[in-house]
Amino acid sequence: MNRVKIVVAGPRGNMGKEAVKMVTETNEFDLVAVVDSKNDGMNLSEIDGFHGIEARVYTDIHKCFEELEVDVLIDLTAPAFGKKHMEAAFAKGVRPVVGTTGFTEEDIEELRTIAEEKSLGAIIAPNFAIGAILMMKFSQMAAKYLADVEIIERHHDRKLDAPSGTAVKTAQLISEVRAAKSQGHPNETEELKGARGADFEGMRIHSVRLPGLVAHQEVIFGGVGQTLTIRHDSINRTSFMPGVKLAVESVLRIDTLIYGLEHIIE
Ligand SMILES: NC(=O)C1=CN([C@@H]2O[C@H](COP(=O)(O)OP(=O)(O)OC[C@H]3O[C@@H](n4cnc5c(N)ncnc54)[C@H](OP(=O)(O)O)[C@@H]3O)[C@@H](O)[C@H]2O)C=CC1
Ligand SMILES: O=C(O)C1=N[C@H](C(=O)O)C[C@H](O)C1
Repeated sequence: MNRVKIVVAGPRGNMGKEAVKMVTETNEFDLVAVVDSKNDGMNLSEIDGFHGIEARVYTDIHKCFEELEVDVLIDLTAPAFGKKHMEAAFAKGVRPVVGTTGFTEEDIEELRTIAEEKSLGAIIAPNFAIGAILMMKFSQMAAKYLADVEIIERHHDRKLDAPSGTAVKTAQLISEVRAAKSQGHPNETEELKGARGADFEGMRIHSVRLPGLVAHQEVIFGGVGQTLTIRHDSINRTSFMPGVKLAVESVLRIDTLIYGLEHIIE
């Protein structure tokens, strides 16, 4: 089998650094370039923390795909860029594996249409950690029996988007089995705006941002005389890398867009 030619976008970020390491440590993968917000034209090996890792740095993703032969883009950048980077990849026949969060349902549908028109695989995974996928699946299972549910997600304070992509995906999976339902007292009021969190079909989502945190989520169900809490913690970013690797291998074998790693793991 030919080695998979990979570009990582966002290499200096928390996730990008781990992805560069995973790609360079995987025998079947070749890191052919990185797309960064700065350092155009440099070699990655010249940048702190990447000593000995040879890859050209581009700031223009279009130029990168113009000049190089690329199989897969791993995008770990910021909500404002994920969609643009996917469109740039599709335009050049590159298959995107995207961990960047902040996509709307409309974005995903638009991107799925492009992927299918071009018969290109694409994966958007709001969370690559196997434990987080299980947390979401178990939550969906529990919601069949306990329809009152609130999500509390906790992240580091450098995170740009709220709620997290994982919290949104969890709410979407739950809504597949739970009829929309307004929770709490019918006459409740918020004395401070936002006190009851974001409203997803009546489910409440609360976002905590603090230094010291990595990525954590609790899904709390309430029933008569009981509660059930399903919790996942990513203690560091290595937790996401087996999922990124699996997504790169899988994206080569599909010709549509898959949203959520649960569709690959099953
Ligand atoms: N799916 C999953 O399992 C996970 C997803 N995420 C998501 O991944 C994304 C990145 O997270 P994280 O690594 O913590 O964030 P960081 O802020 O640590 O890293 C983002 C990196 O992307 C760079 N960047 C920003 N814009 C561009 C651009 N246009 N082209 C190239 N590089 C760019 C930033 O550079 P600069 O600082 O110079 O702007 C930075 O180095 C977020 O959307 C986050 O929600 C995070 C963890 C797990
Ligand atoms: O920004 C992060 O850190 C994370 N982002 C993803 C999300 O928005 O769900 C995945 C994980 O929670 C870490």
